[in-house]
Amino acid sequence: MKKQINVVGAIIVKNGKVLCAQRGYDKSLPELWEFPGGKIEIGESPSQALKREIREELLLELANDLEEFTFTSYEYDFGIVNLTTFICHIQNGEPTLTEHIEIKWLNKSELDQIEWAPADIPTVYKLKKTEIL
Ligand SMILES: Nc1nc2c([nH]c(=O)n2[C@H]2C[C@H](O)[C@@H](COP(=O)(O)OP(=O)(O)OP(=O)(O)O)O2)c(=O)[nH]1
Repeated sequence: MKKQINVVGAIIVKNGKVLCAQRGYDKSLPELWEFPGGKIEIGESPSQALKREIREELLLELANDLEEFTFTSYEYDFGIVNLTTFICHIQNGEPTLTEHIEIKWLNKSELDQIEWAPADIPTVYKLKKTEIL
């Protein structure tokens, strides 16, 4: 049985663009692009986990209006990632890199310009069709 990894990802929206983040060189899925976030810890709700991760990774405070957008499961060689994404907005701060290589703000038509983590492909597809962007 493969390890189940429960992950939350933030689709941070501002001015019709989404914040996309490039994973580090020394991480799993190195250099691929993702929705920033990470693993849910024991005792945390998904939204608590997401707010903590975004505070730690990007030094940003998310507003409380998190809205679930997608749930997907993807089997990697290292385990099964169960990824829940949320549409989010920034309450406070400017994105600051602490572990990602780079961030980009992309609009719908630009989302295909970067190489996404495989688990994110269905969410990117749905984003391209959504009215919220
Ligand atoms: N945060 C995030 N993780 C994603 C996305 N898509 C995707 O496959 N993942 C994977 C990458 C990781 O294996 C896992 C998230 O864990 P993490 O971000 O806390 O992991 P990590 O890089 O700190 O540590 P590690 O996996 O290298 O041990 O989910 C995504 O959009 N956002």
